[in-house]
Amino acid sequence: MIEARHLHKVFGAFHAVRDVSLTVDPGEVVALLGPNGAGKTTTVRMLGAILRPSEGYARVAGYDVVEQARDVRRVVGLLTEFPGLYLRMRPQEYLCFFGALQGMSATESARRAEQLLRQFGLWEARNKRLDSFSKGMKQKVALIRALIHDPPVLYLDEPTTAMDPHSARQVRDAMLELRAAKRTILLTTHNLTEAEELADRIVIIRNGSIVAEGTCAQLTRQFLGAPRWELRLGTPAQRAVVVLDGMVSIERIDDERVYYHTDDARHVNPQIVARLAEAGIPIVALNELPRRLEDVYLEIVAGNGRTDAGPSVEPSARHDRSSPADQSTSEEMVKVEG
Ligand SMILES: Nc1ncnc2c1ncn2[C@@H]1O[C@H](COP(=O)(O)OP(=O)(O)OP(=O)(O)O)[C@@H](O)[C@H]1O
Repeated sequence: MIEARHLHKVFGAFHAVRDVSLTVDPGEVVALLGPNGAGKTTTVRMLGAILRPSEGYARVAGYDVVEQARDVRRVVGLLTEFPGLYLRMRPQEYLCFFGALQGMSATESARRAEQLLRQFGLWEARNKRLDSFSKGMKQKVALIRALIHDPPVLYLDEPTTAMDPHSARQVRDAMLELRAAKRTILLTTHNLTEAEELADRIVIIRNGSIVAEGTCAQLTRQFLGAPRWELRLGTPAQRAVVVLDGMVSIERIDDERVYYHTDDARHVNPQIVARLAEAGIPIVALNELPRRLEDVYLEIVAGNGRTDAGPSVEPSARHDRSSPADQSTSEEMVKVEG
C-alpha cells in the first residue's frame, strides 16, 4: 500500500532524510520511531504528498507522491503533529468543511462527523467554538478530520501526545478498530508502549536513516539477544550451578536466584526442572524476564547496538528528482493547515 524507495530530503545543506526505503502492506500498522529531529515527520510529509522528496520516489495505493499528489491526498488521512484548526468554527461545521473538500456530500459528512464526535466523546461540546477546546480536544478534532472520509491509509503523527489517559485509550481503541478494518496505518510516536500495542512492525529512524526494522520480537532478539530467565530457588543458588552448567548461559547469581539466557527454553527448561528436582533442589519459580521495546529502542538509538547508523553521508546514485529549487526550506507541495 505504501512503497518508498531511496527517499531523501535536503533542507538547504541539511540532509533531514537519507535513503529511506519502506514498504507498508495493506492492513498493516507500522510505527516509525526515532529521537527528536530524526526525520519521522519529514518522511511522513513526503509520503503524504505534502513535501516533495529531493530524491527517490514513493507510491501510495499505487499513486506517485509527486506526479499524482492529489490522488495521494485523497486516499490518505493525515494527522499532523501541529494541526492547524479553524478556531472560529464549531467542530461539526469544521469537519463538514473538510468532508466537502474530500468530495463528500453534506449529509454524508454530517453523519460521519456526528458518529466520530460521539465516538471520541466530543458530541456534548459540538456547539462550542474550537478556540474554547483544550489541547487534547483539538487533537481529537484533528484526528477526526483525518478520518472523516474513511481513507484506506492513515498517517498519524503523535496521535495521543496531548491527551489524558482516558482520551489516549479512546484513540488507541480507535486505531485497533481501524487495524481490524484493514486500514493501513503509519504511526509516529514517542510512546513505546503504544507502538508495542498497536504496531505489526517497527521502523526506527535515526539521523534521517532507517537503522532497524522488524516486529517487536525480531528486534528484541536481534538487539537484546536470547531471552532471559530468572530461576528462584528455595536454597542458595550456588548449588544449582553444577546442574545448569553447560545447559544455559548463566548471566549472574544473586543469593537464591540464577539469571540465565537460553535460545531453546522449550527443551532446556523442562530438563532444568527435572534435574534440579532429581538433585533435591527446590524450585520456587521460573520466569521469563519481560523485555520491552523501550530497552530495544534505547539500545539502538544510544548507538551501542549492532547498527551501522553512523554520521551522515552524501546521497549516492538514486532516483534523482532534485532541482536547485528543491534545496530550499520552503518547498511544501500544498499548504494543508488553516
Ligand atoms: N522545513 C524545514 N526546514 C529546515 N529544516 C527542517 C524543516 N523541517 C524539518 N527540518 C529539520 O529536519 C530534521 C528532521 O525533522 P523532523 O520534523 O522530520 O523530525 P522528527 O523525527 O519528526 O522529530 P520530532 O520527534 O521532534 O517530531 C530536524 O533537524 C528539523 O529541524
